[in-house]
Amino acid sequence: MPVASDVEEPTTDAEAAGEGLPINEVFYSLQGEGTLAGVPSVFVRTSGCNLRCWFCDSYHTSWEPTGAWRDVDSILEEVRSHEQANHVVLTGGEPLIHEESVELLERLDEEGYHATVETNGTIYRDVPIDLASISPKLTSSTPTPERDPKGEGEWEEKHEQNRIDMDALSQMVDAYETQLKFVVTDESDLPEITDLVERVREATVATVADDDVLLMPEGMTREQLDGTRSEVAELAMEYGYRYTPRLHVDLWNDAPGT
Ligand SMILES: C[S@@+](CC[C@H](N)C(=O)[O-])C[C@H]1O[C@@H](n2cnc3c(N)ncnc32)[C@H](O)[C@@H]1O
Ligand SMILES: Nc1nc2[nH]cc(C(=O)O)c2c(=O)[nH]1
Ligand code: SF4
Ligand SMILES: [Mg+2]
Repeated sequence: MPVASDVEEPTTDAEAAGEGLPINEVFYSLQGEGTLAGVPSVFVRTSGCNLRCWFCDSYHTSWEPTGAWRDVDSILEEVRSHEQANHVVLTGGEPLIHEESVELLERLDEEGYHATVETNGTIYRDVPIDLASISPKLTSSTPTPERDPKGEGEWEEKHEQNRIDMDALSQMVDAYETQLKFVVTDESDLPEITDLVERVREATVATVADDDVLLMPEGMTREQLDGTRSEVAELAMEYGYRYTPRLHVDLWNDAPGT
């Protein structure tokens, strides 16, 4: 395994040659979120993100991006080594900031894998994706000075400006089978969700059904979810949207590689 490095600094031959992806981790688990929850899947987590949600549960891909540059062949080899799995989840960080994610997704498609991409919906790329698991970011995700896990709100403005790109979002919804998976902190998020869903419906030809809209409780640990999941479940019933658990957190809490 190559030595972990900051993804901003070229350190390996693969990166110097403009090849490969900064990989934070590859692991085998059950899909914990969304319509495929419970499905055995290999997770490929890229490092680096164009946003900075204060609650990001993958701190070492966003606030402190770390990883090792790996070429697509070596990633595929590790994916194949989990012989039971025919589902792959490409996540991050934001996987679609990386050009080489296209190559990885094309190769996965050629090999017959079902590929889910976990994305914040701000970048559209024309690639083979079986399920676009889009998690558009709400106002409540913005790292204000009081909520910034690292500094004093240096990312607030940039995050706020970039968190929604209606063109990218609607292109993605029109191109792929989609779920819109919102992280809900409390009931004050709901008017913004209904408004955004309506705007997506107006901007697309695809049908976005209420059960393509998923409410996911905010929380990286069981303890934090204890404070959000019941309220979010009630909100899903009230609004007619779908609730998604965070099955991996329920099963393994915040253990690494799950
Ligand atoms: C770490 S993100 C990576 C993919 C992409 N950047 C995104 O945000 O969709 C993976 C998923 O975890 C969700 N997530 C991150 N932190 C969370 C938290 N504290 N509670 C609930 N969901 C969270 C994101 O909204 C997203 O659906
Ligand atoms: N088990 C498990 N399921 C997940 N679904 C989406 C995840 C992600 O971080 O994108 C994730 C994750 O980190 N673990
Ligand atoms: S967009 Fe995703 S990876 Fe980026 S900071 Fe937000 S939750 Fe983390
Ligand atoms: Mg996760």
